[in-house]
Amino acid sequence: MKTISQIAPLRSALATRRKAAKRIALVPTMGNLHAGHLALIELARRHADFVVASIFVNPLQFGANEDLDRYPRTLAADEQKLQGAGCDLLFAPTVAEMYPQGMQSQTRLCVGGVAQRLCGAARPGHFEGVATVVCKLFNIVQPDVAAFGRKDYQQLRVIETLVEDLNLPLRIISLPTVRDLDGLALSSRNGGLTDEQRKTAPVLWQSLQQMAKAITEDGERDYPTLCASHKAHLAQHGLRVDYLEICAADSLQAARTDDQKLLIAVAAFLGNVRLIDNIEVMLGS
Ligand SMILES: Nc1ncnc2c1ncn2[C@@H]1O[C@H](COP(=O)(O)OP(=O)(O)OP(=O)(O)O)[C@@H](O)[C@H]1O
Ligand SMILES: CC(C)(CO)[C@@H](O)C(=O)[O-]
Ligand code: BAL
Repeated sequence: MKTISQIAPLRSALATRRKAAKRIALVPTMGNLHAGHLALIELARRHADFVVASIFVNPLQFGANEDLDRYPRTLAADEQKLQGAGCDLLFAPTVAEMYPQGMQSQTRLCVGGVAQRLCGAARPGHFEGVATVVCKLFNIVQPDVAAFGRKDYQQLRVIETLVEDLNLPLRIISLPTVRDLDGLALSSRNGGLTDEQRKTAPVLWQSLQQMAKAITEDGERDYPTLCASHKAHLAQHGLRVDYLEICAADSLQAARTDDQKLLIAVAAFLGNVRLIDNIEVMLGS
């Protein structure tokens, strides 16, 4: 597997593949790869002949007091893992290559609706940064298909919306959340947890499962009260909850009691590590 850090040689390498009528898949990441990322590479392989991964810690999607500086950067180990997973090419640009005009004077993409609540409200500017960099990556790589994880469910909806609204000629595919044995969603940020915090963290997934069960099996429809009681439960375990909400899974607006396709989404801090997770709930037949 080759690593390319500049846009011009990447475009030439991909033009050759495209001439040979190869279907190209893109798997965008921020690196520090784990089994969730590698499962995305495998998914991409099933939908394309040539798989490109990208590793870029995008400053535009981080807020001023967030973890941009301490975000783990492990390029050599990531290259080994990608090679082992059958990735064909890695694009790992510098910030200067992606933003030659600097961070202030860039065109930004603003996605409405699905980007407004949850992480959009908790991290102002975050999805503008995600949408902008993902659109740039799509324009640079011009993939036929791009793969994203459902752990970042709202991000997936933002990207699906952007592709539809801007008529981008590619298909978005997605992967269910890959979890550790105790249920914790794999995430690069898990590495920042202390041993004690790591033992506590699965309570997030346990709460989500209990809430889903209350809705599907016990017929609970008082969503605000259900959220409030689980927020209190998480707080008792020392988590600082950013949000815990039940939404309509497509629009990501607050769920009404007659909505059939729901998403329960949570973001919470354990120490200075912010974890997110979600569960999809289908009601009716
Ligand atoms: N556990 C997981 N299961 C499935 N997909 C995942 C998982 N973790 C990350 N992904 C997906 O991998 C892609 C790249 O994500 P990213 O590099 O930010 O990894 P991450 O582990 O989510 O890190 P972070 O701690 O920043 O959330 C995204 O599409 C994301 O949804
Ligand atoms: C999609 C992405 C690579 C854009 O920077 C990032 O938000 C991520 O890793 O989920
Ligand atoms: N995986 C989501 C990217 C972020 O938290 O910035």
